[in-house]
Parts: sequence; C-alpha cells; structure tokens
Amino acid sequence: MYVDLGNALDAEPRLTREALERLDERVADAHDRIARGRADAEHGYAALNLPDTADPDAVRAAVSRFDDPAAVLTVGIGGSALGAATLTEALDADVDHYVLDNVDPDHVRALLDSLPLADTVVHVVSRSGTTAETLANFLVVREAMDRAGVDWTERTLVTTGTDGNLRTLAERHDLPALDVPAGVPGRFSALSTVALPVAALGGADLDELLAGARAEADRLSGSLFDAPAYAYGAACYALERRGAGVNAVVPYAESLECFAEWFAQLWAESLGKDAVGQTPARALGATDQHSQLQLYRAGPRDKLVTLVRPRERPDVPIPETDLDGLSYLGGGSLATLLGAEFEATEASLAAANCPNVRIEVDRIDERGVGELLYGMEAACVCYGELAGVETFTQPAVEWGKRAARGLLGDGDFPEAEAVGEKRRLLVE
Ligand SMILES: O=P(O)(O)OC[C@H]1O[C@H](O)[C@H](O)[C@@H](O)[C@@H]1O
Repeated sequence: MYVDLGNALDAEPRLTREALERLDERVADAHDRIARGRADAEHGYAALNLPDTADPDAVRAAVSRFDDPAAVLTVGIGGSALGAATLTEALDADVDHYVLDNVDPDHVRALLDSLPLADTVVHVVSRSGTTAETLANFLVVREAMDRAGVDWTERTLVTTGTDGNLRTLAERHDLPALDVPAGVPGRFSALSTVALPVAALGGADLDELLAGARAEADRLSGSLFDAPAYAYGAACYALERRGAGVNAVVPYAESLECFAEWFAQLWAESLGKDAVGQTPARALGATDQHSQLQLYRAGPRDKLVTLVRPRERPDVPIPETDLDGLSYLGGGSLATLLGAEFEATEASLAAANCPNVRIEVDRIDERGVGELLYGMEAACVCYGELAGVETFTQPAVEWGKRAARGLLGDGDFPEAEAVGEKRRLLVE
C-alpha cells in the first residue's frame, strides 16, 4: 500500500511536516504498544496477527463440502457481513454473493423469493452468537428452505464464537462450524473465518490475500515515515485534532464501493469515543465528483478527503469518433479518463486548500486487497493509540442493543426505559 500525504500538509485544517515529525515520537510509542499487544495476542491487537494465524486450509476444507453453489448468502451484520461483502466485490467473486444484514421484511422476503435456495450456501456469522438481527434472519432463512423442500442443515455453514445461541444451534443440528478467532473484534475480522469462506467459495486465492496483508504487516515500524499504515492513521489523527472531523473516503473503483462501507464501520466504531473520532463519509469516484465534491471542496473546512485507487487496472478503449467536440476522448481509454478525473479532483481539492491523502495499491487483486484491508486496520489501531481511546470496544452500540432486547422482552434492561421517555414535537 502506498500513502501519499503531500496534499494533507499546509492546507486547512493546517497540518505541517514539522508537526508530523513531532508526532512521530508518539507513533514510535504506539508501535511499541501495538507490537506488545500482538505478541501477547491481546484482545483486538490479535487481529493484526491474522496474516499468520488465519488457517486458509481449514477454511477451504470447510467449504469443500459445497459443490460449486450458484449463490452464497451471508447472514450477519456489521463486522460479520461487511468484510465478506468487501472481499467478494473487490475480487469479483465467481459466485453470486448476497448479504442479509438488515431485517427489513420487504427486503428479506424479496431476496429469499429470488434465490435458488437448493443451490445456495448459507453462511451464518455472528461472533457473539446473540445478535438479534442475524439470529432472526437465520430463523427466517431456515424456514424458507424447509418450505422449499431444501435440507437447510446440508446447505449451512456457521462461523461463531465458542458459546452463544448460534453455537448451541450449530451443535444441536451438527452443522459445520468455524470459530471466530479469539481476540478478533468483528470489524477487524475480514481476514479470518468470518469472511474468508465466501471468498474461497468465490474462487479467491486466500494465500495471496493473506500474503498481501503480511506484506503490509511487515511494513509496520516505529516511524510513520516508513510505515504507510501508520502514516495514514497518524495523519488522520493529527488532522482530526486540528478540526478535520470528517473523513470522506473516495475509492476510484466500483469494486471498492463496499470497501468504503467496511472502512466506515472500522473508523466509526473504533474511534468514535470520549468525544473524539472522525466521521466517515462515503463516496465513489468519479461518480460523486458530480454530486458530493462541491461540498468537500467548498463546504465547511472540517474535512479530510481520502482518495483510493489501484495503480493498474484492466482497460476499455474509447472508440474514435468524427465528432470534433469529442476528439479528445476518442482513441483514449476509460482507465485514462478515470485517472485524469482522479488527478483533477486531487488537484482541485489541493487548490482549494482541502487536505487530501492518496492511497494506492498496485492492483485490485488478492494481494492489493490484503494490503489495503490490513493497512486500514493498522492505521485505525495507530490512530486509537494516539487518541488514547479503547479502539476495540463499542459501548455506545451495546447500549442500543440492550435497549432493543429489553423492548423485545429478552430481560430487564434499564436502557429500554429510555424508549418510554422519548420527547415529542410532532408536526402533522
Ligand atoms: O458478530 P456479531 O456478534 O453478531 O456482531 C455483529 C456486529 O454487531 C454489533 O452491533 C457490533 O457493534 C459490531 O461491531 C458487530 O460487528
């Protein structure tokens, strides 16, 4: 992964090279802390060991029972869904991958009605094994398979923690089950049993994916000027401290659209604590140049824009045309056009003093995606260390989960009482 911070300097909010150099001492401390956490496989830090601890053979063995399915349905939410969706989209999986992460009844019904259930693998994923949306959706999927005369126990793979409802269910029905590795929070689990099975079913080379991640891990060092992941994490932290409370992530590749969604969870849940954090915004280049860019360039000076692209990509030629006005396009190519749009946007932000960072990988392939996902995770952990937040918890999310469980009658949760205290100013 390549990180170019040039356009993040001396813009507004103002971050200087000298400030980054001063911050580098703290990056060295952060690196020591991260290295210690990894060595002791502490909760959260263990995720940064996945390039070495993940077992691609076990994943391949677990999916080998499913013979060339037409579709894979991931039933999971948040970190139990976004990593898988990111991988299959980025790597152009050779299987139709669907994700059931929401419990909107219309959507669930329509999706299940459209799936070839007899030829679909259901991968149900929940680290805790208790997430209401996931468990409810799985019960609905099971019943739909029953009704379609499909033996769901033959079509289901489970990934979960050592206990919880999903583990009980897997044991009761003797379902094949993979363990979520210990110490790996959901949003850091893309390179584990959580997302690798669907990537394997889609024909991805898991070894190359992990090799890419390992290459990025090997670049971690005690200076942000030598470690791309830390360069990004530290620059984001420093810019946020100076007022860049928004981080707009703009991949210039359709196949990385979901990556931006994955990044949003990683950044928001990990760093949004103690009144710090950077709000992730999602956009897609070049499409959103024609919608959101106006705000990024000319709106409040509270933003960092992160531009992401591969250095090489397959191309499509643009046919010659005899229309004079289009002669600058004819004979060119779509990749050249997209590259020009990327550089024009970058320059336009810089000209307006909007800090922006360029992140590149060589190609959007297993290696590049492994580097990118690992790099962003390490960047996030570095930012968390610098900000002094608990990167690997999500107490604010848990609050809402308890309130919902209380409302649904799953126990006595004081948080549920807040629902009855809702204030109203209803305008009809
Ligand atoms: O994997 P699960 O335990 O079902 O959790 C799924 C998701 O739910 C929660 O709300 C957490 O905030 C997320 O970090 C997590 O990824």
